[in-house]
Amino acid sequence: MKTTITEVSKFVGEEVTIGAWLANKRSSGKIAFLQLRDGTGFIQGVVVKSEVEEEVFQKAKGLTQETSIYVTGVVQEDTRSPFGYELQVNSLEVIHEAVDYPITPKEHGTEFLMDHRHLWLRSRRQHAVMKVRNEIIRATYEFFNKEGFVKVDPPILTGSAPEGTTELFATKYFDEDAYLSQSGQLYMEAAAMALGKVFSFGPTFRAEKSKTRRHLIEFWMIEPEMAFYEFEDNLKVQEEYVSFIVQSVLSNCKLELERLGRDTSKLEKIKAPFPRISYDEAIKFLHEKGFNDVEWGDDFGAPHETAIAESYDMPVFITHYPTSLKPFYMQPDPNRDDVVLCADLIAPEGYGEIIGGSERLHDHDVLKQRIEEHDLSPEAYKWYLELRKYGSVPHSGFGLGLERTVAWISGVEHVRETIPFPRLLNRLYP
Ligand SMILES: NC(=O)C[C@H]([NH3+])C(=O)NS(=O)(=O)OC[C@H]1O[C@@H](n2cnc3c(N)ncnc32)[C@H](O)[C@@H]1O
Ligand SMILES: [Mg+2]
Repeated sequence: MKTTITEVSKFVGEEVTIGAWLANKRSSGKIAFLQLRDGTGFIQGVVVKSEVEEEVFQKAKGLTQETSIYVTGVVQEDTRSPFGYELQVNSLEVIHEAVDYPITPKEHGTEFLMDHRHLWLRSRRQHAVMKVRNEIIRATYEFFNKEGFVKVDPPILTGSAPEGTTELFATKYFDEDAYLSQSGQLYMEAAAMALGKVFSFGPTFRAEKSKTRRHLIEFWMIEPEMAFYEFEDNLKVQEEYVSFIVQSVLSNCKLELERLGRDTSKLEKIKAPFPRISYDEAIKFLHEKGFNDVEWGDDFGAPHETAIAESYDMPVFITHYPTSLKPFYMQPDPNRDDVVLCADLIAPEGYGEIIGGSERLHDHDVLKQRIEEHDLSPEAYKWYLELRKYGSVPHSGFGLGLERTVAWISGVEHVRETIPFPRLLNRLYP
């Protein structure tokens, strides 16, 4: 019976065959322990010299790391392993021998591992992070389908720069200039006027010369947009969504979170509603904490966000930033024109901003004025302005950065471990 590692629980006491790779091995004169992986999971194969043909035992002892094999054996329960099962091996067939696999079981430097990302992905830790990423994506679709949102796919090749013109990846579109999408937001606003509640999930690109544990050049973003939703409605969707994905990972990725050594008690308390602090209150808080390097009108750096988040064991919204700090499309506070109806969601444990969102400007003339103030091309934004000419409505939305969210929930330090092939400053390989 051919099966996979995650399916063995159905075959306890039966003989099965699994296609696998040898992740690691230890052996003595009488027994060999094979750490096997097949992409679905990891299992120990035990080869007892006295119970197999001599040729099988010698073959097992001679296996090299990452050699691919078909291994046949009887599934047994194993309470000592977190997985709960092991394979009493009866025979094995080598498919392809791996010679001098570079990522040996010892410690390796980050640059070495990054240069071998196409192989590093095979390790238990990277496997666990990718499974958490997958669960967040799965739960995202579950949440937004459950809430009546429609999946809409904005273009990657665009003529606009919603997040400003300093971090654009320019490309040629035949004889026109185009940019890789920084954010699908503007198109999602058009989609929301057609479909009400929409969400996108796709890659976005920022030519940002930031070399930090939170910044990627190419990252994936979930961008919901909702017609008739105002500022507070928007925050409610965000806190419900983030709570949902955290609880989904806790329920469906227990083994992976254990492999990552994640303290899940910090995740169990993540439930809506989340605390809110205004930018004004945040500035006052930081001054009281002795941060004299930030004044009203300044943006917050990672240390500021971390200091603010440390007062909470939940994600915290920082709201009503100064208009001067934020992109052209944000709705001003009706009571103050020097701040806008926006919020950044800051994750606990120093993971920083995972969401940026706002209510959008829905007055045509004010938006037109903002586009001019930001020196943006009226032609490139003509279509975006037209959304305010024909039945404009209050509307809001946000962008959740997938990799930063995966880093926070899985507890890994750097976003480079949260995307299969990270694009960083000075890294386009592999
Ligand atoms: N539809 C919207 O309203 C989204 C809005 N146009 C937008 O792009 N906001 S954002 O620039 O704060 O980016 C949103 C999130 O996207 C993530 N982000 C933003 N930039 C990065 C980089 N460079 N690397 C990794 N992750 C990044 C981070 O979690 C941010 O909070
Ligand atoms: Mg932001």
